[in-house]
Amino acid sequence: MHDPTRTITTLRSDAVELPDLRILVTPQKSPPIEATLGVAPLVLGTSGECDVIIPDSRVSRRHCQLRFSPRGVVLTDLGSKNGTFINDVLIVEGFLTPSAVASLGGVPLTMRVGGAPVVVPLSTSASFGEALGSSVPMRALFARLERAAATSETILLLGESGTGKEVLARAIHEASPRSGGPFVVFDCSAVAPNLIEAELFGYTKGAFTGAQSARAGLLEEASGGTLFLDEIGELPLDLQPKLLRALEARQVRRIGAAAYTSFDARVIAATHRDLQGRVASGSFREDLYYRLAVVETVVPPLRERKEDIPLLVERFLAAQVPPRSLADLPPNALELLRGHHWPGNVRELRNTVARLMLFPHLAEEAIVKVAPRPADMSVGQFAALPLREARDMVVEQFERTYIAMKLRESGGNVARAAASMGVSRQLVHRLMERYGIRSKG
Ligand SMILES: Nc1ncnc2c1ncn2[C@@H]1O[C@H](COP(=O)(O)OP(=O)(O)OP(=O)(O)O)[C@@H](O)[C@H]1O
Repeated sequence: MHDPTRTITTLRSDAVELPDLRILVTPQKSPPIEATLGVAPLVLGTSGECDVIIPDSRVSRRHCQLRFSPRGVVLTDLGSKNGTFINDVLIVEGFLTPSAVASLGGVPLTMRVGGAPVVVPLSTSASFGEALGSSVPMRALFARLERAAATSETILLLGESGTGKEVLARAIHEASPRSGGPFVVFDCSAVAPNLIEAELFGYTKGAFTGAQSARAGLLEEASGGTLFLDEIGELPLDLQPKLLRALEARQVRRIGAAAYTSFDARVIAATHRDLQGRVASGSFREDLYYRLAVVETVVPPLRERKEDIPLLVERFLAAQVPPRSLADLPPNALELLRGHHWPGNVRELRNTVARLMLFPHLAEEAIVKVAPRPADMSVGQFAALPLREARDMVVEQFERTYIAMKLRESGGNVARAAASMGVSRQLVHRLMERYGIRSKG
């Protein structure tokens, strides 16, 4: 018999048992909101990015977070304006029980334990391919992807930029029966919209000006292997039915061709966008969404799995030249790293670790404040970094300056700047977001 008041989780090496926990939030002027707490934490607030969106002016944008812990359900205030309370006591963090009433700045939140506990399988490993993660949400994700890898099903990876979607897509490919075939990456936001069709579907000789010889598209090129379609949310609306048709019939028609050609690629798609929101607003086709989301997984942001930080930092330190270890970090560095919000997720962590090694005396600046820029560094100074990190730093610096310059040239008009760079507007927006550049237009 399960105890309906029990909110603790039972962790085994290959599974976690979670109580079936329902949350009820009652805003003043809109209907009550119900949500289920699963293996990933729930962020509650008014912002559209929250897991539970509460339309009530007393609630902050990101008000609080609820998560399971082995000892019970933890409610954490996220720096809200009007405070988070458990039984009228203002809290920063506390355990919430089914008999307690929480309040989000005056909006009541209660919790109820439903039916039988839910068993979520966990990977017994803290890695999946190159992807590392010892936290429960990551091990649950690895278990799901390990199972999905064995099939040829389409997989949709959702998650913020830098959470590791591409690393995971590669890991799925490596763990699949297709690992001997090619792994082809296509970023739908990196190519001007009018060129995407030719890239994906190919063309015949003379199909358009400049098509001097026939070329297979990426769907054909990835045959026997995997095609990773990054930023699928940016796929132009007019190409969406074509991709759907190709995925369903397993055939493509090259631009200019009369006949269809068969292909055998597994597709993994990813986006940092709210794809269901795009379906609701009509900018993404529902039928394509369901075709892609046969297996849908959300890669949690790093701030929701800070227990992974030491493992990741250790890996990034070991990749330095010469290899470093946690002992080489400045004394308070791990603590500072754990305290950071990580809007750029694991990518930001990797780059921060590289900066820490270059500027160890500036730990605080490297992590919390604006990081030192390698603008005036000579190539020799980069010798302390592995190629990938050194290259990323230079590219980052270049992209920042280049985009700012292009936006200045276009008077802040993103569409015009994108056209002059030969990339999509979405890519420019994404890079502006990544580097915190604002358009004045
Ligand atoms: N779980 C992980 N383990 C180890 N390294 C990781 C992990 N997740 C991300 N990384 C590192 O962060 C970098 C960025 O990850 P990746 O490109 O896969 O993110 P993404 O979610 O595809 O980002 P974007 O949406 O911006 O394309 C990787 O090159 C890798 O070094």
